[in-house]
Amino acid sequence: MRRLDVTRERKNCFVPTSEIIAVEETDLNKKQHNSGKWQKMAKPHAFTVYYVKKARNHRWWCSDVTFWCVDEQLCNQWIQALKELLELQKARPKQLLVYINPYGGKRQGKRIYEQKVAPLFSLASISTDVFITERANHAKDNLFEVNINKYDGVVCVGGDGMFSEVMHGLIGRMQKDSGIDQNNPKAPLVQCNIRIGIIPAGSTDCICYSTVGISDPVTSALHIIVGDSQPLDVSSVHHNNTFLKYTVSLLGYGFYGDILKDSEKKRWMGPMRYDYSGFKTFLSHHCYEGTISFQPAKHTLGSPRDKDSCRTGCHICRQSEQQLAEQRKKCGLKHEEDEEEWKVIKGKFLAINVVNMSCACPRSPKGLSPAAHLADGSADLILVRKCSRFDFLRYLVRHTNQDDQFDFSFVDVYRVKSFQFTSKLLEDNESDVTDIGKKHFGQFCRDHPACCCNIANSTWNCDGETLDSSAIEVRVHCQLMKLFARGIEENCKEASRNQSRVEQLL
Ligand SMILES: CCCCCCCCCCCCC/C=C/[C@@H](O)[C@H](COP(=O)(O)O)NC(=O)CCCCCCCCCCCCCCC
Ligand SMILES: Nc1ncnc2c1ncn2[C@@H]1O[C@H](COP(=O)(O)OP(=O)(O)O)[C@@H](O)[C@H]1O
Ligand SMILES: [Ca+2]
Repeated sequence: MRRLDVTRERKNCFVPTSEIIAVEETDLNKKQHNSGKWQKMAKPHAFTVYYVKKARNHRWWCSDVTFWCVDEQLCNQWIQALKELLELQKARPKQLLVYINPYGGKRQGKRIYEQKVAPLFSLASISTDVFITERANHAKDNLFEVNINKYDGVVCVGGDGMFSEVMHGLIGRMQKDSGIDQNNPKAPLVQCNIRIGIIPAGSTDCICYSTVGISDPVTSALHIIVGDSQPLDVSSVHHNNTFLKYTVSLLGYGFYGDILKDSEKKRWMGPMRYDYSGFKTFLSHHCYEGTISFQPAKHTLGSPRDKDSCRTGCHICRQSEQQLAEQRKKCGLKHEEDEEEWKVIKGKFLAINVVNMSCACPRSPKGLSPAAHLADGSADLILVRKCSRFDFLRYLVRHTNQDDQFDFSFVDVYRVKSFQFTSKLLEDNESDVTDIGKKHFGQFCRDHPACCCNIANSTWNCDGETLDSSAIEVRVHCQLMKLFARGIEENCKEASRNQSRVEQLL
């Protein structure tokens, strides 16, 4: 950490209170005061302000500046005044419940938490109850038992799968406590006000990356400490009036479902398993036939082809928040009966992706749908129809560069508020065909009659967990939960440049 000797270098440091992490009396035995006039001073006093320093690419780190003073009383007054200012930051958590998955990603969760995160929480006077999981669903089950009201937030250390577990625990607990039946796909779910913080230690970490702009444990810990809040849409997935799962990032059938299914057998490979299974799945080039029905999201202003992405303070998400508040005033918790039209598409698909957020991650910095919004009450439905391997590769490569991945004749994208899918196999067996799917027939697959469609079903990849049901019903719940994040900040480079300029000028 850098020490800024303010007076000696005739520099001041400008730090907004909201970005101060802690203020502490400086231990002069540890700090050297061998500079300038402080050296001559018999008994100097000092206090240190720890604050958020914004670096490039949305990275935050903890910096500090020490203020030296001749007068002990004056020094204490400063410490007192600054601590009082920090007390006014009411959104900051004081007590957190932490779940660590020791086996996520490269199996570094415990080390990451102990070495990088715990010291920051302790510096910020945050008390924690830490729980290291011993099996899958341990955290979820535990969340149904703990005295949740004791905590200002829940932190999960792991990947998207671990986040999903904690989210299921919290949302499930909330519905149970309010007597809401999760099996009813039309049930209006109760919002979850306890924020979740994600310390990335998984394989993809897409939820963290898409909501913070980087997968970095220190940056995420600092967003938790300053008490950031980012609402998040959550989609519920049902089959035949049975609740299956919630999803916030990717719900994918075909390509991403097959990758996940194959990669589960290769967990020992760590995050590399996705590249291995990705390559294998790419070569197998399976497509799947089925019927998709969806209700377009007419309430939101944006479109998936927008050039602008969702950023901190996004006006489109704010507008959805206002609509949600008005709707609540009008109907209470009751859902507005929605008779809006359903669109139906039948075809053969290499991938069917429903994404609630951009799904940006280190592998694909702009994600599967770069203009998707975190909290607008809609999801983007991406349909990749049967095409050649070469075309599919061209499509995949565009996830890694600046070119438009929707600008292909075999790719369609829609912004939706609900969605249903039934595989051809299931339709043929005449079980569980969605009535809507039966009634309307919109577009048909444009591919050639000679077909190499896989006769078996694919699996759904639901935030990194497999779902075996090939007939599902999905509904977006606007801003059902909140994260300790603020979305991706605009002009991040500019912000950090300005901050250091201020430091130099004053
Ligand atoms: C030619 C290179 C193409 C690269 C294409 C990269 C697209 C990446 C999009 C990633 C979207 C991720 C959505 C998030 C999913 C996660 O929720 C979920 C769970 O995460 P967790 O393990 O942390 O718990 N992760 C996943 O399902 C993993 C998705 C796998 C993405 C890797 C895809 C690699 C594809 C490689 C194709 C290679 C073709 C090469 C041909 C010569
Ligand atoms: N102690 C544990 N042992 C085995 N599995 C666990 C444990 N704790 C959590 N899990 C499960 O591991 C899965 C993957 O975890 P995650 O942290 O997302 O890692 P990754 O990103 O590598 O997939 C999650 O579905 C979670 O339920
Ligand atoms: Ca959304």
